[in-house]
Amino acid sequence: METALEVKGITKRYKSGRGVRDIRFDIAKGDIFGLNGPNGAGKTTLLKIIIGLIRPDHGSVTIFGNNTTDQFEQAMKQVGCMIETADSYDYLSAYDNLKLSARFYPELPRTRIDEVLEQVGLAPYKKEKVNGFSLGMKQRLRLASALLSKPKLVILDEPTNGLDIEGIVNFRNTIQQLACEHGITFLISSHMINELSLIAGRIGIMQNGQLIRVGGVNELVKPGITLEQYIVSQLHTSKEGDHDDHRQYIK
Ligand SMILES: Nc1ncnc2c1ncn2[C@@H]1O[C@H](COP(=O)(O)OP(=O)(O)OP(=O)(O)O)[C@@H](O)[C@H]1O
Repeated sequence: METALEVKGITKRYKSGRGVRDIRFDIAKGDIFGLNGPNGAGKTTLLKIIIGLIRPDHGSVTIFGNNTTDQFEQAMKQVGCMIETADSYDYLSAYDNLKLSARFYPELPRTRIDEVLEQVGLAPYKKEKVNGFSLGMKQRLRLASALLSKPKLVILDEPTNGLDIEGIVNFRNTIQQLACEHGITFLISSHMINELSLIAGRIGIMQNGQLIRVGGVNELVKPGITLEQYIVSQLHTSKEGDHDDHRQYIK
């Protein structure tokens, strides 16, 4: 099975002493990988390192065989991302917002904008101004923008934050469809573990800058306890001693 993303020994220490430490995991092509952990665990830092917004102190990131240190452009050609709220232009239509994003990819055919609008379910609203959009629709528009360049790996940071139930379900269905029908690999960070477990094949749990568990959803959930209960118990176990001693990787 082809590897979409390989993260090896990534460490980044901010001046505050916080950051991430010795993170390693990989994602197979076509998988949906969920990254979970409490506030401040280091999820956003890790995602920013993967897409080259933050330079790590140590370690390497390889995307479809391209190392982001030596082959940054090649690696990034495969990636689409939604990290931090990049606001859309409210007074423009969904279509015109995407036309602006498409300027970064001069080789894309014009038809690509309609394709991504279709993929995220915004085609019927393409001429409507974004200021009338719900938060869920704005998130879909951001996803459409991330999909423009036909990425093979899509990285989403807290994509369902602030969405209502319907927005969450719609967003989840869209991701699943994109993974199934287009073979897109996803790395999704979210606080909402139950939400992640419905969509992800594998999950990584971060705490205090470390990846304390990685495993398939079915491996992590034990009989009689929910994934939520399992994670809370792991966070407690991991807090009790030196994280290096307690870290386990479930293959
Ligand atoms: N630029 C920075 N300088 C110093 N410390 C930082 C910086 N960015 C993040 N941190 C700290 O690093 C730690 C990890 O932050 P990060 O934003 O990666 O966590 P997170 O898991 O994404 O949290 P959240 O779920 O709240 O978004 C936190 O303690 C945070 O305060």
